[in-house]
Amino acid sequence: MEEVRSSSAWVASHASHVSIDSEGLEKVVSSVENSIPKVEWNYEGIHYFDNGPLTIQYLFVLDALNFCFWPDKDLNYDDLASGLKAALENDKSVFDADRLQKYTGPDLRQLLKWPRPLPLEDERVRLMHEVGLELERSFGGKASNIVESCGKSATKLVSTIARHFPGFRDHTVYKGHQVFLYKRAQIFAADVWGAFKGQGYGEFSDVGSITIFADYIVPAVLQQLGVLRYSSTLANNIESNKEIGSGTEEEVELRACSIYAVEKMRDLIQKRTGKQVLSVELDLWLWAYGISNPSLKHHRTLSIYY
Ligand SMILES: Nc1nc2c(c(CN[C@H]3C=C[C@H](O)[C@@H]3O)cn2[C@@H]2O[C@H](COP(=O)(O)O)[C@@H](O)[C@H]2O)c(=O)[nH]1
Repeated sequence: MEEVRSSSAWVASHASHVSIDSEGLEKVVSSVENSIPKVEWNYEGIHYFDNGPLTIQYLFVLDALNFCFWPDKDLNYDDLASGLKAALENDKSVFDADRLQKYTGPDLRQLLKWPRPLPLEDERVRLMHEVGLELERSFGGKASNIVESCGKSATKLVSTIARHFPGFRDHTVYKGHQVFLYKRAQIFAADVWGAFKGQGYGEFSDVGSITIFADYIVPAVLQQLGVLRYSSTLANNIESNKEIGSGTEEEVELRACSIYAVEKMRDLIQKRTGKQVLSVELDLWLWAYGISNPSLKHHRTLSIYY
């Protein structure tokens, strides 16, 4: 994802509220360069997997809805992944393209066995409809056909998804420049790769081109590790749970600087050890670390992208 990498680098070099601490970054790299903590995809055991196309349908619906859990303090990504898994195990047609177009908010709640309205529930429902409609219109109803049409290229998969599904078009304008972040589209490619262990549907010749997935957990981890530094105003706003508007300089910098910082970490590891590390692997390590520290304060932005 060259456009993600280069536009994030542009933001990092023009940032006003977030900076990358090279010494902090070097320290973190020194502590992990000889053995990057390996985190297995689905280490939590919460995802559906049957080694076939239904797994891809599940992952696509999952990543269409993989955003904004924090406004409900009890809701986590796990609830979504395991709720959708249970729904699919109970009824194999639950994510058929025609059915996706008909769900209502209460239906989705019932699917997930969630007792109250979900955060941004109307947006989640709208995105399910969008996915169902476009899958039916262009891909014979099956997300596996999107993957098959991409000739084992993760880059092509991300751009195909962004082209067909407006809800995955995670880009913005920062200081007059278009910035591409593509969190959910890239995480879908990484989920397919992880679930199928790089084989079959999960075989991508260019998995190294995917960047990290700029959500609200990874920036908080990078800041705690001393890789990112925030201006005092931004630090106070995050500390006091003040909402940070989507598309504000602060929000774009938090996400783009995280992507850029991990790319720098990856370059440094390669330079020092000669080893090629994938951003996907670094992401899973950082994310799992963040999730295991519930006291970690993260930025709060209402967004359908992450
Ligand atoms: N960077 C990054 N962000 C990720 C994930 C995942 C899950 N990936 C699965 C794939 C394989 C593993 O086994 C994981 O289970 C979710 N998120 C984001 O986190 C936030 C949820 O936080 P909380 O509210 O505490 O549940 C929310 O923005 C969500 O979109 C990831 O991998 N990387």
